[in-house]
Amino acid sequence: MLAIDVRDLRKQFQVQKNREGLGGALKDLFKREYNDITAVNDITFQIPQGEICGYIGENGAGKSTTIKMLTGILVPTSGHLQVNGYVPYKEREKFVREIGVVFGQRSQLWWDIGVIESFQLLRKVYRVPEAEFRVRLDELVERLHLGDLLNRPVRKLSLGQRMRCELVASLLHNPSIVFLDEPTIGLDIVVKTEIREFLKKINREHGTTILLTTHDLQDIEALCSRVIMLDDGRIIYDGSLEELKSRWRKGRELQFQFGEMPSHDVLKQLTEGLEGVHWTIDNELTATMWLPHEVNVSDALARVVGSRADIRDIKITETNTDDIVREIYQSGSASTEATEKLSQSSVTAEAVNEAVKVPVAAASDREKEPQS
Ligand SMILES: Nc1ncnc2c1ncn2[C@@H]1O[C@H](COP(=O)(O)OP(=O)(O)OP(=O)(O)O)[C@@H](O)[C@H]1O
Repeated sequence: MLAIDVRDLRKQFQVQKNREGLGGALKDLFKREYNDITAVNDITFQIPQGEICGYIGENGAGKSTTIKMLTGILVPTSGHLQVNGYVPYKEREKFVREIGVVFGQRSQLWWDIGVIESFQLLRKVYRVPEAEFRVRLDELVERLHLGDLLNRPVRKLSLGQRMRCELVASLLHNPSIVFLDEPTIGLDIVVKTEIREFLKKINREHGTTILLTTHDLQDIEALCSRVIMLDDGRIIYDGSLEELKSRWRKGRELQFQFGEMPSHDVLKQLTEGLEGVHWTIDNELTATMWLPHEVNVSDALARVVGSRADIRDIKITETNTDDIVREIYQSGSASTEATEKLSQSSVTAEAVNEAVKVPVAAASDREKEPQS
């Protein structure tokens, strides 16, 4: 059975138009006019059990709306949707016991009571037997180092501490699917890394399926075997991040700083036979080799290092994922190649040598099933 099965899923919102001025306001009172906004526009994707999938897109692309439909908070306008075999908005009671949700910008914990009391309340909501709850809680508390925090009220926790508690809250009932909507937003790199490692382990050990929305592409690089990219409510890419990068990047640059500069002709001779490689002289001591992706960096590098040229420093300029993704967002399509964007990473010469609660929290968003 698929963890998530989405076909031609659409969500439209009706937004009231506000006419200008007092006259407009009076007209609005008697005759309201609406605009239709298509937040999710006939998307189709399937996620098998145990996969970690990144769901990315610019602000307003439709990510949260999709997650809200997948978790049963919003009712789709049209299309087919099944999560763990359930239609989320129809079979909420049973369904929510199998999913965990973290909305990075919204808490599912009770603000004024101790963390452990929130967990106990969730245990009752999810109907987890006490003994099972204890075992699971102990494991999660140890992994996320929450021991000292359990008796503190949530409002007294830092963002990083609260986010670790949110993760525990979403996993207390051992859900088979977890939806994470920007779980690392605003966190420092230490907490981000800790959360990424934790999610990897949970996925590996329990086979938990994870759908993750984030603006931090390092979350995607660290965790996701697959990425779905959304633009204006439509899927513009569905595949691996590696494939996306290799499809969009064109080449790399190796910048050499020499103690004594070889001539342009000597440099050209060094890389003779490596197709597509060419040199530019940057200044009296620096030259840059450009090489297409088909050429192996170590082959090209070995030619120069092996020449006994007096190399003082080397910089490898790699295609940067953020640049690639930004460019795709700007063009609105992942199917055409972009102009190569590069950002620099420096390498020294030496180195070269070497929830049920969620619907409660989001009650204001929840929709009623449409009446037929
Ligand atoms: N309840 C709503 N009523 C009307 N329009 C909405 C509603 N919720 C979302 N939208 C609109 O739907 C579109 C998609 O919004 P959504 O929140 O899903 O985007 P997102 O990709 O999650 O963005 P972000 O990265 O900023 O969180 C936006 O144009 C937004 O204004």
